[in-house]
Amino acid sequence: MKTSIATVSISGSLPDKLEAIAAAGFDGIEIFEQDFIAHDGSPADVGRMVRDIGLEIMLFQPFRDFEALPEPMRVKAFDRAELKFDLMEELGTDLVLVCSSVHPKALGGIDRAAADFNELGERAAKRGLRVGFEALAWGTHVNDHRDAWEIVRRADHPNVGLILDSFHTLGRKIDPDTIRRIPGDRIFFVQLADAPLIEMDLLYWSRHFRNMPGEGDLAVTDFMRAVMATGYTGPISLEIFNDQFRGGSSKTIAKDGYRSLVALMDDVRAAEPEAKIDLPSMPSRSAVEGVAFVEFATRGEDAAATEALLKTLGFVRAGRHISKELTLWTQGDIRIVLNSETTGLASSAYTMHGTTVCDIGLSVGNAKETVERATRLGANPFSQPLGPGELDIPAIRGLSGSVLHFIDEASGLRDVWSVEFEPTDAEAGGDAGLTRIDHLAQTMSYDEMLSWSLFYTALFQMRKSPMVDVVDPDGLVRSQAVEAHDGAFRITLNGAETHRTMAGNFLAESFGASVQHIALATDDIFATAQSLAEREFQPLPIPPNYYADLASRFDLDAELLARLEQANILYDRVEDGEFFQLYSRPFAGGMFFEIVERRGGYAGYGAPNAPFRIAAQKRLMRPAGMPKR
Ligand SMILES: O=C(O)c1ccc(O)c(O)c1
Ligand SMILES: [Mg+2]
Repeated sequence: MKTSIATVSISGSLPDKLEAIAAAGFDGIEIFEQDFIAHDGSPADVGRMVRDIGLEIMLFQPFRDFEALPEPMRVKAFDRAELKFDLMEELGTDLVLVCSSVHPKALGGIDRAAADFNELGERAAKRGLRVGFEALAWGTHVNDHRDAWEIVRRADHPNVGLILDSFHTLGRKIDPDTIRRIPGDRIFFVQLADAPLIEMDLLYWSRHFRNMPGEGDLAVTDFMRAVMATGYTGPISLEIFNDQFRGGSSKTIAKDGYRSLVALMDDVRAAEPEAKIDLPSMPSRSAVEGVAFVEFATRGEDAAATEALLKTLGFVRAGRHISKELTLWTQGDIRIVLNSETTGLASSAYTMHGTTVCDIGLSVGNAKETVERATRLGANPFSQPLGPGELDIPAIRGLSGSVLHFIDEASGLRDVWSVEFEPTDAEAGGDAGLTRIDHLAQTMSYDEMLSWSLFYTALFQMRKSPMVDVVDPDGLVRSQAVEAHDGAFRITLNGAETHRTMAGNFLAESFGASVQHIALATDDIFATAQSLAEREFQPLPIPPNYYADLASRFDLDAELLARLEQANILYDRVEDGEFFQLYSRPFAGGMFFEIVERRGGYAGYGAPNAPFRIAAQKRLMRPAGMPKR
């Protein structure tokens, strides 16, 4: 299986693009004419540069407005084609993509177009070149791969084949299974792109909003299953026109592309076992069974403040590490590790971000296989020197310098708490009813959200929920949840566009830390609130206006409303499901804890409450932390 990516998908100059594409692991490229024209070097130089970096030019594109033109335009179109054939010979590529005409004078007519392609095929054959025809979703007469295939079939020339592009098929809601009728050897090239489902003009959608397979909402896996069922053995290529990617990091985008392509083809192989897919086998996605621990890097006075906060939340110090400056704090199934080491990962995380979550432990079925899959998908394994008596726990680097450790039953890693930690005499007094980690919220710049959601959905059995807009008084924050199917592991990704939002300010103040808040579950929020009050927990104050509005939005009885207000608890309801949220005050540059109770299958995150919660947090942070406009 040869992998490829169109140069248009990546930012930078042509050499920058090639370097990022080669480093990510692709075999070749589709060279976009624009990228070539903008480059200062001859076609032969470009061909050499591509080959020297270890890539192959698999396609030259696009050649526009060719088929079914009236004379004298028709003759001119053939002349144009001959010039591009010269260029292809110099570049060293044998395949050109002809996209269906958008020319207002194009006459249409399947046989007219077929005759043009037959002649183009003859001319190409004389030079050992090939021509592929792609139906653009907005082509004047040809805008459906079924019509493009009929033209290729009637052109009846061995040097003329079909090019499929998932966007054009799926964007027009054409059933991808219609591809199964096409002989695989007549398909010369396959382009893949996903896209978010947004109602808009097809051309605009295609040129600005495409994204990597798995990052959007189109049925790219079904499309590719159909392609592979035909016996197609040619290159599989990403062609992504995306405004963010054009301005993004070339290395990250190329890596994401490779990750998405390999994960997709692995899914296709599992779903279409008869298809021949030449891709080394890899472990399937791990099911994350829960958060095994969250580790904070913190030191000195910061550590004391964090400990004090944990105590007000009902945590107790349950263990001390046998050889390192680590303490374990527990409540219910929640484990929080405070790491005050002055070397290693936690130390550098603290130096960079201040008190921060430096490591997340996830419970999985098989930790080794989880790391193996991640590595195959381009993640970097992580390890640091082990002290005496320490277990070697498999880990990878997440994005933005974070680390994920994987803990499983089979390898005995779940015993790490008794092996590496000595019990301390936990202070008596019972807990506050917090049972488990409901979700972790990671903050990033908006441009990084697709990367992160792809990271989680490609590595783990997780699905993404629709993006929601969260209104901060100083700007918009986009929020998207990525969840294990049974809700055992939930992450919310929050993308900030400006540093003036609560999320953006956290990013700026912490130099890009990622976990901004941790939501802890309780089965009885009122009992927990009471218990926290006894521990002098300081809740985030919620103003009376919020409760007055609540009374008008939901039919709540007066006593419940009063209890909510008295305890500063936020409320949401969807059908029969109810959600209760209680927040801590911000600490350490904008992190915070949330306490939640879900009733009746409520599956969301209280998005309607977010604007009021954020405004309340910002009131507490000004003027010390937050910039005023
Ligand atoms: O937007 C375009 O014009 C365009 C060009 C070439 C392609 O392969 C394509 O899918 C779209
Ligand atoms: Mg295309």
